Formats: sequence, C-alpha cells, structure tokens
Amino acid sequence: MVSSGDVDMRPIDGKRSVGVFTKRIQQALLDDEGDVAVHSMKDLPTEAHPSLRMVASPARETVADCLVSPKGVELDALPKAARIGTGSRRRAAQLLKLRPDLDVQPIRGNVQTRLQKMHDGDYDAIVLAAAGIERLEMHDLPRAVLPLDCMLPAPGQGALAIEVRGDDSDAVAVVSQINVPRSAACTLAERTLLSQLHGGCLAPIAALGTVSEVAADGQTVSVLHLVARVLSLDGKVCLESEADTPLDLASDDWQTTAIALGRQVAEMLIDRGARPLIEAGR
Ligand SMILES: NCc1[nH]cc(CCC(=O)O)c1CC(=O)O
Repeated sequence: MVSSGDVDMRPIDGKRSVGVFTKRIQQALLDDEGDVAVHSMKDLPTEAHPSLRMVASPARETVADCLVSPKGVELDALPKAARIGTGSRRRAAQLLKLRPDLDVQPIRGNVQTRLQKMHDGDYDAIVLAAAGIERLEMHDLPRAVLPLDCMLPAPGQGALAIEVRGDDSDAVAVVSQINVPRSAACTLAERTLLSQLHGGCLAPIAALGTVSEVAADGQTVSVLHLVARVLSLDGKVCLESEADTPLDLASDDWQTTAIALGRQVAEMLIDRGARPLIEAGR
C-alpha cells in the first residue's frame, strides 16, 4: 500500500505529519480490506487507535542509523559545511552536536526518492535507518554506520508493530504468538518515554532500550536498560538520562516493568529541563 508519507513531498509539519505512514494501512484494517497490519513501529503514533490493537512486535532489526553518501564515508570525513538531507530533528540535532558546520536540509519521500535526490547532487549525504536499508535488501549501498553514542535511534526504530482489529479475537490470539517480549519490552519502554514527553514523532527525542543478561548470586537475570536524549534543534544542548531495572521475561510483568522504566527516564529528563527543549522543537 502506498501511504501519504511515501508521496507527500512537503516539509514535515507538526499536525499534518502525524501517522502519515500508518493511517492508510490502519484504514484498510478498519474497512476490512485486510486483517493484519504491519507497520514500522517508529512510524506508529504512541496514541493507539481506539478500534485497533498492537498485539505483536517480532524480533527487532538493527537499531542504528547510517550515513549514506556516494562513497560511504564516515561522518568526520565529510567536507566542511557538507549538505546533509534529513527531515528528522532528532538526526539533525545529533549531527549538528558533533559537526556544527554541517548544512542540514529537509528531504522527503521514500528511500528510493531520497537516494535519487542525493545522486542528483542535491545533498552530499543523507541519513537512513540501517533497518530500512536491510529490509529493502540494499546490501551494497555505500554507507557508514553511525555509532550509537553519536546517533541514538528514534523510539521504536528497527522494530515492527503488528496491529489487528481489537474485536477480532481470532487475529488477536494468532498474531500475539509472534510477539518477542525481549524486543517488545525495549520498544515499550522507549514509546512510554516518548508519550510521557509528548514528543510525537517530530521532537528531537532519541531513546534506546536494550536487554542484557547479568550474573547475580550465581544466577543470570535479565536487565532492561533505557537511555534517552532530548536535544535543542541546533544540537548545542543535549540532555541524556539512563536507568535500568531487572526484567522477568517469563512472566507478563515485563510490560509493567518496561512502562515504569520509560516513565522514570522521562521524569529524569523533565527534571533536567527537557520540556522547554521539546516545546521549542514543535
Ligand atoms: N520514517 C520512515 C521510516 N520508517 C521506518 C524506517 C526505517 C525502518 C525502521 O526504522 O524500522 C524509515 C526510513 C528511515 O528512517 O530511514
């Protein structure tokens, strides 16, 4: 299905841009044109549609962003004042934090359109999610992975969100079986943080949840870690907070745990002054 996010070339704008990649697909579910919707979780607004239910998130792809350029150079090898195409304030702010000289310019359209614009010479480089490149099987695309400490991803990046109609109990029962709690816990923490900050998809907010196994008293326990950043648009201010919590993936408690961690890290950022930065980014 073609969504308005694929074809609308106008600059990203607060209200109009909410759900542009997901609305058309949700409408197909509501109209009974399909029974299962597959979204990029990153594109799915945190506020759920009242008649739909996100019942599964399968194993997550790689979460990083990539710098894509004709020669696939690293960020520090770009010439001074290089033109970078990205419509994402999160990406723009994190790039400018490291390279204030860069000339960040808006870009729209699907991946093919963006690459064409780069090859036409409109930009020296663009930023794309590694997950998108891999899902499109563009394995030969010249690119440099941006390390996570320089570019934290968007909440939900690299994950899929599978939605069904809330009253379709067969679909709920079947599709929920492909949920991977380890991935779902990470993205639930990230998306809880985002909704607590009322960031929508546009504010310069980055977040990454990870699960690791830690040895404690001769046993291994899972730990959910969440790190998040809120930046000023020019990247000059960058607040970062993180926290972790034990996670019991075998019980249904993982949801409560992930939500609590998302709230906790959001509070830490608000205490450090995130609100005015988010308001300025609207
Ligand atoms: N906003 C478009 C969008 N939605 C999901 C992805 C990539 C795949 C993913 O992050 O899951 C992309 C393209 C991009 O950000 O480069």
